Amino acid sequence: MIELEGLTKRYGEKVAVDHLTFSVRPGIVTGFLGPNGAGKSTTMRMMLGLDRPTAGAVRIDGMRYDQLKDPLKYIGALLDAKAMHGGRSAYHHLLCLAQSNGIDRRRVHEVLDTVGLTSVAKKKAKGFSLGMGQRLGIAGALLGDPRILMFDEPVNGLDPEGIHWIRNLMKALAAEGRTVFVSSHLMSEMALTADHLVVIGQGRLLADTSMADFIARNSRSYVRIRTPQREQLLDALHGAGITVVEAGAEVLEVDGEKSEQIGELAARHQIVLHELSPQRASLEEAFMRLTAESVEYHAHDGRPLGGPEPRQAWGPDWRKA
Ligand SMILES: Nc1ncnc2c1ncn2[C@@H]1O[C@H](COP(=O)(O)OP(=O)(O)OP(=O)(O)O)[C@@H](O)[C@H]1O
Repeated sequence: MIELEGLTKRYGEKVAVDHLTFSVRPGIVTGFLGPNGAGKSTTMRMMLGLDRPTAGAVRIDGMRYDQLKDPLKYIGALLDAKAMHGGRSAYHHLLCLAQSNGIDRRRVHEVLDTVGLTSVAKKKAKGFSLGMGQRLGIAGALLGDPRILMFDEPVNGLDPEGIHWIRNLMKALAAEGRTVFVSSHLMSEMALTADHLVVIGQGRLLADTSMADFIARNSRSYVRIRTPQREQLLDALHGAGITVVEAGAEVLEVDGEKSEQIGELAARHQIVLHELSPQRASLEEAFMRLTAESVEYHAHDGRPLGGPEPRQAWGPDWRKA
């Protein structure tokens, strides 16, 4: 269990982490989500005692990191896979870590096997691909057989096979009852891995919720419609008491699962439809809506990069709008 209480980090004027309070529970994968610059890495560094908080505290199983005896046996972390001595072989890198942390050298062979690097254990780490480096970093995190694991953007730059492997590994570690905390800036990635979500923006807590809840609240279903007879269709929909949203130059949207009703209505009024498709809003869109206010680096039009189009709602009074 990891507990954060009012955790805050300032760099001069910049508040990188702003009064974060939440807990990371064992037995599940907790996703730590936020746009670039949200403060995820800074938070994780403070959790590991690598940065000193300006205010607040982190407790690892009830203790501060510097109170842990043999910390690698409590908490293992992958922060920056490239931060290792490239001149050493994978085996020696892990052996040094094991020896300086009172860990049996037998574990080195075990973790090399777990991450699938046994056949290249004697090769120098500087010749490793990104994926192999990532696996070696994970081997280091697993070395002390810790109950708590932390991964900062572990799938960044990996090929599909590597991504699949990391997802399964995280789920397996959680299924063993461990606490697994993983950061990402991709909602789609978290949707496949995490059971619980902690979302931050500009250092502040935006959501602390189960993944199932987040999906239930945010995956809006709607119908996308394109027609060359826009005004007739708006009148017909209005007449049937259906609220329409204009989502683009020629695109209309109606909330809910009403495609059959709309198709029949259009047929009755002899309105031509070029598209009538049921849709489900992506979780990525929901995440972007949630963090839109706190995205630090915006695209040229003032919207967050890839952010949702501004939308205009059309109710019964759409003509007066
Ligand atoms: N040593 C530092 N000195 C000054 N500002 C810093 C320092 N470290 C981080 N920051 C700032 O704090 C904020 C949070 O950075 P952090 O790296 O924690 O975000 P992040 O969520 O991990 O982002 P990313 O997804 O891009 O890695 C950023 O605005 C960053 O510029």
